[in-house]
Amino acid sequence: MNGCWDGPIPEPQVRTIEDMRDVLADPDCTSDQPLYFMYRDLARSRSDREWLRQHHIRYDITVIPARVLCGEYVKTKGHYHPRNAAGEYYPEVYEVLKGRGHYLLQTCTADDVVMIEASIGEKVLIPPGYGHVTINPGREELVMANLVSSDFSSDYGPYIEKRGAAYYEMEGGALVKNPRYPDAPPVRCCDPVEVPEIGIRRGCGLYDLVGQPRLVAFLNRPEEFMGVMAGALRRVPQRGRR
Ligand SMILES: O=P(O)(O)OC[C@H]1O[C@H](O)[C@H](O)[C@@H](O)[C@@H]1O
Repeated sequence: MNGCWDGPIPEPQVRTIEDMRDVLADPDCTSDQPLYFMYRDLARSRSDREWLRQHHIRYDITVIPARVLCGEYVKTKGHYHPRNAAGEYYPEVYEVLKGRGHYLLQTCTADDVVMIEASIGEKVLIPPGYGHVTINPGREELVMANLVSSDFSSDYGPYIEKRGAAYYEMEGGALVKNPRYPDAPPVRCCDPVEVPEIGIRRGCGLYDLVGQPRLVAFLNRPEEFMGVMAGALRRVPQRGRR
């Protein structure tokens, strides 16, 4: 968290290898170290907390130390979001605060599997209907923030049933297909894209959206922003690419 957050720091929720066993490439892997730390529901001030509460939004930071677990890069457990009252799936947005992350997204039928690499300052939109896993493929700790609706609980069931996402990322970067998804297509690589209409742009941190109801409305009313979010999963030609 050092240098990534200057507000009050609550006790984190911690994921251990026991919490993750069901989704690992090697479910027999052992580790006595915590795998990642989730600092949920952060606010810099009392008034920010009240604003976030009133707008049904959570700002979290997750810290994922670099680790390789029996050949597989350390990652989050993976989950889907449910639909809201209007029938649209809740989206989410991430920002890399330190290190480098691989965001592995997939539809619930896994007929589209997308990998987005993001570095410090870049943001990744998880569009409605995509489940997601974050992988730390580096040698450095990954610290990322997210903004998400506080009105739902994540659904881990499909990832647990299929023992993880459609692909496992192994040390060195090889993507190994999970045999429980025989029909999944090859991974499609996309870039972090800017979506200024919903505050996703360079130079604007996610926390800067606190106090800007228009820019965060998509988190609870995604049905009004489907057109805006439609271009989020694509390859950016030429210069924007690393
Ligand atoms: O819930 P997991 O799959 O373990 O993933 C970890 C992250 O997921 C969500 O996006 C939460 O909003 C974060 O607070 C959490 O750190």
